[in-house]
Amino acid sequence: MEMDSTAAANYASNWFNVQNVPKSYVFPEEVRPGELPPVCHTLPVIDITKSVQADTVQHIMKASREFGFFQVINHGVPAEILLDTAKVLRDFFEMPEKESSDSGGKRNWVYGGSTSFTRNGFDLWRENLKHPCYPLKDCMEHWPEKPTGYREVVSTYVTEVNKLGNTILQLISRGLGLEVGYFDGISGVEILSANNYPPCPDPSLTLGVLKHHDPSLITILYQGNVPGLQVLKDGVWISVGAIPNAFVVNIGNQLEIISNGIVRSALHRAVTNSSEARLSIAAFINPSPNFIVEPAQALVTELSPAQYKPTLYKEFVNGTNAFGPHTKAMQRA
Ligand SMILES: O=C(O)CCC(=O)C(=O)O
Ligand SMILES: [Fe+2]
Repeated sequence: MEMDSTAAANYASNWFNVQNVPKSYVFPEEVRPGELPPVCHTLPVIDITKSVQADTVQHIMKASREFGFFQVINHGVPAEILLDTAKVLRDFFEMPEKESSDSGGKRNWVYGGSTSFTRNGFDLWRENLKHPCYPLKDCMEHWPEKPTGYREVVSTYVTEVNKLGNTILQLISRGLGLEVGYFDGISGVEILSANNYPPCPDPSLTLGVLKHHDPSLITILYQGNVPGLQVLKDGVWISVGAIPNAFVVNIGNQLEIISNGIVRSALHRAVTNSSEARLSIAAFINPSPNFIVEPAQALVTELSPAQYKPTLYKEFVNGTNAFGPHTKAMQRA
């Protein structure tokens, strides 16, 4: 794709436009990804149009127990909305003024450049944009004003992903033997977090996102056509394939707790590649701040006692390092 002259000039002066990986991005040997594994073909891909069928519930449950991850296709979110959202986010990351652009001092979004995520002296090969989404009408007025159309495009995306999230949570409720409406009114897309991973001269040395669990109920991730997500399965990092128009869904810590450990929240990370920029859009579907997260009563029996203590979600948020200070503020916690 041809870049216009502003984008080309911006690219040329960027931190990632280098021949060799600068020292601060080179992770120690035990953490760096090394040789990248081939795409894993056993990670389940679930056709969700058949969501009324009992075997869809069974597929989702099996994947959630074994991997903590699955992909969904035929999910009903129009491809056009995915492409428009990815485009407006790519355009955001290409704006020279992305760090300073705001909306009259009332902005509620945070841009993080590659050196904003330094851990133990190491920098991540990514940049990130995050903002709250709930309640949507109030939040979106304080989202980025530029690029043109950002708020309209992204709010449409969030509305669609919310619907999909409800469907998936209903299927999981059914699979767990909870009432179908168990999560109604207590969950929604709270935070949207978009990552841009520029091409990297040596992906074996760098990381886009360090290994972590998501502190959500579930996370719904769109990664377009470029792979880079890895999941730890039985002690081995496996690579999640990039299926055009699919979403990757993963179980977060809070759903693992509610399920009393039946479904699991898996460690995952993002790696880079040398040929093309990768954009990923994570929608964190979280419980509301005053929801007490604990194993569902129906899942606690004499044979399977509660494995987790009850915690007010906002206290969990305040007590964990999983959220940076900005994200904590966004959580309404
Ligand atoms: O970019 C990715 O594939 C992963 C991002 C992620 O794990 C997150 O934002 O929590
Ligand atoms: Fe994650």
